[in-house]
Amino acid sequence: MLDTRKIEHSGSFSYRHLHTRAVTTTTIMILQTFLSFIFFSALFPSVLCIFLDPSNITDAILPSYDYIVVGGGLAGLVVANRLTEDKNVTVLVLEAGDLDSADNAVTVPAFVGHNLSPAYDWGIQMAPQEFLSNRTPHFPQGRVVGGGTVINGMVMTRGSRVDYDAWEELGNPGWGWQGLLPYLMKVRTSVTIIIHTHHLELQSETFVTDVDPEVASTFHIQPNMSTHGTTGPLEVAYPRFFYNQSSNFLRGLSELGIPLPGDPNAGAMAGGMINPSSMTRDRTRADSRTAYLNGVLNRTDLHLATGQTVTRILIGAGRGYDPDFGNLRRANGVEYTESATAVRQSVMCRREVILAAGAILSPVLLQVSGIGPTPILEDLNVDVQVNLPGVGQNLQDHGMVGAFYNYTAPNLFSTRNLTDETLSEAKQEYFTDHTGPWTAPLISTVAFLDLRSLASNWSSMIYNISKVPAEQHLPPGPGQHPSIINGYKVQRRLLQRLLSLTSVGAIEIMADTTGTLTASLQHPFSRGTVRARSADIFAGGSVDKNVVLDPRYCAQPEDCQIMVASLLFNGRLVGTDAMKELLPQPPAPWNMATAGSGLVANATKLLDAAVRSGLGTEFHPVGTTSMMPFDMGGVVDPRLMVYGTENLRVVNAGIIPLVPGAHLQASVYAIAERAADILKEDAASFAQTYNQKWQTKWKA
Ligand SMILES: Cc1cc2nc3c(=O)[nH]c(=O)nc-3n(C[C@H](O)[C@H](O)[C@H](O)COP(=O)(O)OP(=O)(O)OC[C@H]3O[C@@H](n4cnc5c(N)ncnc54)[C@H](O)[C@@H]3O)c2cc1C
Repeated sequence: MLDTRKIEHSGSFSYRHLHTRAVTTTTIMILQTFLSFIFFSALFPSVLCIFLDPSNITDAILPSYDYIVVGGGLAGLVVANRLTEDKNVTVLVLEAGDLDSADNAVTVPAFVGHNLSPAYDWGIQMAPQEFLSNRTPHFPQGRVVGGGTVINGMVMTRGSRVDYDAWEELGNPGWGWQGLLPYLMKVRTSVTIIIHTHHLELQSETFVTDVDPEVASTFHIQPNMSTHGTTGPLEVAYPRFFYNQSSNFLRGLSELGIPLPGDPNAGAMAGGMINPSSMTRDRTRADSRTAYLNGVLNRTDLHLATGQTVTRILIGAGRGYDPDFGNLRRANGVEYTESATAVRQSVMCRREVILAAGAILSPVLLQVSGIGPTPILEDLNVDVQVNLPGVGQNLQDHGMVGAFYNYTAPNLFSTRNLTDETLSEAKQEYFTDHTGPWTAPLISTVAFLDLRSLASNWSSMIYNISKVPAEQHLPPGPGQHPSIINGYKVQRRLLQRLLSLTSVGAIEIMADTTGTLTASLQHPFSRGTVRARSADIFAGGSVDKNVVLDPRYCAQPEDCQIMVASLLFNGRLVGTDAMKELLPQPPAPWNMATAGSGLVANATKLLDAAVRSGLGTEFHPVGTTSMMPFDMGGVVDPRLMVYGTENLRVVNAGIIPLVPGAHLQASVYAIAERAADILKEDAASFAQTYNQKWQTKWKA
């Protein structure tokens, strides 16, 4: 059925791509796709429609699909797109959120971090954080078609080569840097360098439409194109405006001996840099909806049902047998509903269910469906389908603290100046030429600092960790299962090795234009948990109320120590000649780090308190359905199949066994691209085996 409300959204999609841009090849392609979609939809309204009408979902949805994808976020849309490249495959995506409105708050890079719409967020609060004065900070997670990519900060960074090699060492052949690089490249269309010279006055900017070698050299932008793709759906670009503060930041780092590599995304994410962003060549947000959905609206075998929350995976007896798990379980389909009070419906799958509901809600869904640690399943009073101790364990996140150094230099042009006439000019320039300050996301200047650069006692700091038994700082209950401890021991050794390397960031510093230098911990030792509160994920009226999310930041005390070391580094940084040009006037407690060596002892104590009272999420949860061997607490195997099942896979950030020192989206796009290839390969080999079986039978 044709859903006119959704088509209106598609109309705003056309605004987003056509109204605000010069007509480029890409937009012509999109326009053609869009028009053919309208044309076909008009001819065959009940068949050729990708969007299922939420008000008439029972009629719109087919009784069964080859694949059901739970969650139309980053990974879900990539997989759905790639699977339906095969015209013989039907795919249903069930997404709890709606399509985004495509208004400026979503699309314009300068609006990142402003007006984060509650409509696109699950509204999850953390459980009281034991090591952070029992605070319960908010934990934003995308609830919209495109998931986190529609609300994220657009920073596009890959982990270091050794980060991915560590995944391979955790029992996942082929998931190291070499194996993943083709997929990291596959998603990237272009690292576009179209830079204009920057001035303090907006009016005097000079635009160039090609690489400006001088500016590229000032900001150390030298992408290594042998590691970047040029034909994938997702566009990646640099802003077309740089604030002068970026230069101060980079020069300040240089004074302190921090390298400024031309392209940290080529395998060594360490040093100071202008980071590329997930944005189109017209400098609008590039997300998984625009990159992987909008171009395939004419596919008849791809159905997207928005506003539908999956409440359970329907598990039954499988056909296969595994020596470790006995008779395998099978995902027959899923149960879903429009709201807490609406009727629960079900839809069946012929081949596989792909769980792409993100790192927080995927383990919750597994648990309410009977897959997880037996003690939790018994507590929830659900039948145990597969006892998997790792479901909801091994939660890792980059904890983040915003520290403010308050640049007071007169005539400094910052985002604060984007008001009144200047704002109008910036807006007009953006919509006319796709240049100017509105092309600059909140964060485009960052540094990934290795531990050696942060702390002279780096070695004792990380090696002291091995002096206590691994289980001491792991969560109680299911977190103490021998397999979880076993897996953590290996991770801890890997982390110690990673943190001893200068090519790996222990901390990321994100610089804004007004004086905030946000620090976030890149390789935490602490491990948290996530679990369902009740077997009904709508218990209490909404899903967020049924999620017990406990990241346990700083459960391992060294994590907080590294954060404090990074704030002391910030103090040194703002004391460099380059940064002093900005006249930083930090308020307490951030001024403690800059007040001189005599105060360092006290500063450490005060900064530790500041970390504990200010630390929140950098929005990078992973690990809760880890890809690791079963006896190390793993939940999925290297082909992303849930242990003990024959057709249930997890494809999202939750499968990452060890969080890389980088923002996550580049890694998750690569994971999803690779997952799609795995699914296609397995479908082909299944078809071949099936054919062979019947041919043999027939010949016999
Ligand atoms: C505020 C914020 C800022 C970020 N900034 C950056 C950044 O600057 N750079 C970067 O690299 N990364 C960033 N990230 C992280 C990045 O966006 C995520 O890592 C990425 O989106 C994870 O992809 P995913 O597929 O695992 O999950 P998601 O993209 O979150 O997708 C999961 C989808 O599943 C849906 N879903 C969940 N449960 C159900 C259910 N029961 N039924 C139906 N649907 C369901 C959700 O609504 C969602 O759409 C940020 C994330 C956030 C939240």
